[in-house]
Amino acid sequence: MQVQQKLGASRAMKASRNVQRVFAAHSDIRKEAALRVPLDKAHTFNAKFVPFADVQSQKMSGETYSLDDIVYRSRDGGLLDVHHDMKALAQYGPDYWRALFDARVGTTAWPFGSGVWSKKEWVLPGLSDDDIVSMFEGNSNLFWAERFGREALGMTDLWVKQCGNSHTGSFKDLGMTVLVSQVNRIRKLKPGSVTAVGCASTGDTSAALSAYCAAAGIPSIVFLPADKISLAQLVQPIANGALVLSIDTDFDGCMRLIKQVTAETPIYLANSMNSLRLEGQKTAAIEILQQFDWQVPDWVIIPGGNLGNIYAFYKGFKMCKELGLVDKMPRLVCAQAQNANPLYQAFSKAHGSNAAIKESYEPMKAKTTFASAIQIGDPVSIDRAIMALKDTNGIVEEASEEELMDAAARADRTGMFNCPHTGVALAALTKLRERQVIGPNDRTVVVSTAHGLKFTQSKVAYHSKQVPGMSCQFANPPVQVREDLGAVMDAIKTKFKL
Ligand SMILES: Cc1ncc(COP(=O)(O)O)c(C=O)c1O
Ligand SMILES: N[C@@H](CCOP(=O)(O)O)C(=O)O
Repeated sequence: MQVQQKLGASRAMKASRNVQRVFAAHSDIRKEAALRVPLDKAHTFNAKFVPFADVQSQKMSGETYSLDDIVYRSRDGGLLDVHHDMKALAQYGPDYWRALFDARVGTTAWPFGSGVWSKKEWVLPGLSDDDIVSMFEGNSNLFWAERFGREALGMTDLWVKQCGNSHTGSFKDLGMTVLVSQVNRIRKLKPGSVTAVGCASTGDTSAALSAYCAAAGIPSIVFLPADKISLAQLVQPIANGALVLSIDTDFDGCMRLIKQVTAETPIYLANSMNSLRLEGQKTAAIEILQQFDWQVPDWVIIPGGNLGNIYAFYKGFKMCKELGLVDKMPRLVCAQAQNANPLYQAFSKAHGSNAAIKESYEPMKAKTTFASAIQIGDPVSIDRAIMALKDTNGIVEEASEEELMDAAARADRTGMFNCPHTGVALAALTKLRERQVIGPNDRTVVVSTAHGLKFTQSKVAYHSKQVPGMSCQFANPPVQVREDLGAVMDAIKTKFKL
């Protein structure tokens, strides 16, 4: 007990010293770096685009682009990545970064009150605070799924990262604040270079893009697969004043079109193929570590569609490890809907050999799923996802329509009100628990990617037992009663066996 008190006191003193240093440095962290390191050796924080292939091979080819350039692909057609000067960031020790990030949580100081911009030096260090377009996104709660964990899965340490509790109702806000802020800067630096910002979307990217563009006064265009997104998603870009094109195709068709349009016009691409988005999304991983007092969970389960987000989480965890804030990585699980499972199929065919996943991968025609935001058959970030899985000893799991709807409904009964994509992740977790891959006391985080209120149509169908071929075992249909005390009492007595 005494040892614990001493440890606690010394930790508190250290934290308070760090926080004082943090606030002293708040005004200009670069100047402080120059004071600590001889000027000829000092690195300044900076980030640039490099080919993703360079990151994969850990060999820098020298091909780089400024973040002010309008470029989405490397010379050989591969993906790009935002590369940070890690030496510059490492001039500060882990204690410094932990204390800085902790000190900024919940402040109103612009822009650090945002969960994304509270990590600005690790996101877009060169951006002026005046160019930032933020709704103070991030800082989402980590929900202790105590009852669901205990009753449904026999688990003691299950958490849900509520990324859907956000301005537009999904994790996309985290990436969009970064992308739209950078566009804001480019439009000032190079007038006429970006007329509008566009995306293909299954409903969440379009909601976030249109909201951030509306806040900044930048025109936006969204390509949506006709009749494949929820009403709550569709109404957002309409209300935000975007040009909404409802196209008679699926998401993959919309993605092909937006790539062509953005290659030929001054319309800037806002999908996660543009690696700027992932810089914002990675902060959710850093936040999880922060919320666990910089302890690393054993597992993090992420619903996967276009597969940018699993790489973003990987990147956030990896940066924390490389800069010494934590000493290990969690194992990542990508959860896909069975009807849109190209990564799962490749992973299964590879029989546990990470090296063979890419060779086994084939794009597919995604079928309709209640997890409509991940109805994607040809994910842009397949290579990024494979790297994240390989480097974390990761797993891919799938969920059928019945499994995902049942998992979501069962979790709702414990107060979650989650979306079908979170249902996919919960169903994947259920299977991994049944197979004892995840242990009863493993600290596990399920990433909830959207707000349940965006998906009321499918919830209503489930609870009304109107889903053909599904038993809807957790349905709770409303009971119709006459305006009559006897009828009301009968309904209550039946329910509670009075
Ligand atoms: C609600 C929701 N969950 C999960 C995903 C999957 O994210 P990613 O495309 O980055 O794999 C998306 C978008 O694709 C989404 O909108
Ligand atoms: N679920 C996404 C699909 C597009 O993903 P992105 O991350 O590449 O923009 C959506 O909501 O549109």
